[in-house]
Amino acid sequence: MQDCLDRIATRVRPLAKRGRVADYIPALKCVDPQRFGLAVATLDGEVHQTGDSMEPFSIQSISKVFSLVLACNLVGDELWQRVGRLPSSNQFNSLVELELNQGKPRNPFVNPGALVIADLLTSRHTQMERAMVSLLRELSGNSTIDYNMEAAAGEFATAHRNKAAAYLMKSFGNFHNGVDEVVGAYCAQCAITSSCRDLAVAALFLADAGTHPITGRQVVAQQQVRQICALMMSSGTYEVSGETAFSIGLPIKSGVGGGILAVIPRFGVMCAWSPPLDDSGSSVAGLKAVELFAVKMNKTVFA
Ligand SMILES: NC(=O)CC[C@H](N)C(=O)O
Repeated sequence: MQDCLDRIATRVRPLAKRGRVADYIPALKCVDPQRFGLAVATLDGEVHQTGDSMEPFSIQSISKVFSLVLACNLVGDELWQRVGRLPSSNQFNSLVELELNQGKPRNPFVNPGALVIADLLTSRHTQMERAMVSLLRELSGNSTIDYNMEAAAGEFATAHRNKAAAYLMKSFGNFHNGVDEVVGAYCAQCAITSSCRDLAVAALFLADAGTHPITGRQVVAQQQVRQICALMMSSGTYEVSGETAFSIGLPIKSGVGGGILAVIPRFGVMCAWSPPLDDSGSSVAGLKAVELFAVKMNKTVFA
């Protein structure tokens, strides 16, 4: 496996040139585009890794998987009255469908969907971003994970579209708390920094029917793993999720920090990091790394 990861790293690193580092969030513009990390955590607790796999990066929308987990635990199926489960052909920060769908976001992974979830969590936690940090610390075993306050503040200052989405949803009655409070917490959850190694280990419960194989904790019910992974497959890479399913065939979540999280059911979790992104906001080299691994190791949910 180590050999396989090293070879994949050598092959995909040059692809980073084809992408562009996100520049709409001030903290992300300064990240070195050459950074590259890969980690595969398997259900027996082993982690295979290469490159900058231990270096913390901004997890951005990968956090939406963990906020969805918290929301599923808190309210269960009630969640689906406020957030849809349909893929979207628009960009992750689009407002178009929100107006057409009376303020109900298409799915939990587009920004409006994640904002409704942040709103729901804000109703139940004094600081939902702390609840997210605690969950990641516990599941990864790394108690130093935290969010970067400067990155959160920088995003908040320019989060005009996210605030607009929140106000629009408020006008339809689908947003209960203060817009600034929730968008602030959302920017903080996106600004959590974590490494490929930590994210791969933290997400292992998704590959093991909801129970985290290292901590032994039942994080979510098996039925919820099925739902979360289905949503990752249909919407985890936004408007190109169909393409991602076609070429990779695994539940995947990307973030504009350049991270890619891929669940390999009954085997483990892979996390890749390379900051330059394609037009839809996913890491170019990261996605290719997951694809090469899935093909080489014959891992897909369809076989
Ligand atoms: N796709 C992403 O990673 C987007 C997250 C980012 N914080 C935003 O709200 O725009």
